[in-house]
Amino acid sequence: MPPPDATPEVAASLGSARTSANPLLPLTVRGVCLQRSGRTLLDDVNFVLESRDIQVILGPNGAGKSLLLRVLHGLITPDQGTIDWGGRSPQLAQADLGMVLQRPVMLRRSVLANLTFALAHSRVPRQQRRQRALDALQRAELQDLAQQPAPRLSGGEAQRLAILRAWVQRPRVLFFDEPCANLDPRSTQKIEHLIREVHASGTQVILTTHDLTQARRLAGEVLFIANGRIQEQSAASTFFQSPASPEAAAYLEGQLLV
Ligand SMILES: Nc1ncnc2c1ncn2[C@@H]1O[C@H](COP(=O)(O)OP(=O)(O)OP(=O)(O)O)[C@@H](O)[C@H]1O
Repeated sequence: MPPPDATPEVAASLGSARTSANPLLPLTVRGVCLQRSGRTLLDDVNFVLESRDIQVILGPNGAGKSLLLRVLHGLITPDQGTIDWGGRSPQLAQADLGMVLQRPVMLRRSVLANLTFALAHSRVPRQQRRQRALDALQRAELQDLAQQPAPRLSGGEAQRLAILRAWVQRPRVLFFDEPCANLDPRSTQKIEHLIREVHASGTQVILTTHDLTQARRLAGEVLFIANGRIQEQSAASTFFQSPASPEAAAYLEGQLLV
């Protein structure tokens, strides 16, 4: 069974455990367009995120979910439009933004050293790093693998370590790009549990998925994207009961979107 939710003290040693308002919210996206090789990949994207709920960007393969995350993070500059994180550009917000990729890249060091390296990067004093890393590993049930080389971890274990590595740096916002792609149900359950803990610690979670069942389990709010356009933004309960856009209705019925 997954461990119980983090106490505030444990969450504080792992992540942000913030109760104050998130200074990066609202996130305001206006008129974002991205073209590559003559194709429009993001097409006049407009939305405002202000809810502290878990935000899920849902849509079919190739809809533009990963590109949108990269634009929000400031890794890609759009051809048109603006992104405003509570008054800051993505570049100015970047130190408070984290990203967990679909296929994490592990440092060729031990599991523990992957975390202490991340803590050093966040300027955590040397004498605190080992204990904070061990606490984090315990939360993700990875403590028995602390001395193992990280590149030897299974896909699910590596993804849990990647989440810890991002979380210990205390981002205000953590993006998850299809974090459970190609993982089995048990690994998915453990990762979703960690994602809920990240969220409970006060870090804003913005996650992409094409998996309706995962969106139903995690989402507080849904942004539905197809063909590079946000078709709909709704509270999850509204979205799954009565989607407003024909594209979302078709997707929920299992129809292929082209
Ligand atoms: N650098 C690029 N140049 C040209 N096309 C690109 C580039 N990067 C992505 N694309 C295309 O943009 C579209 C959207 O890609 P993106 O990776 O954002 O989709 P996605 O919704 O995340 O899909 P998936 O669920 O499969 O990960 C795809 O058709 C992809 O081939």
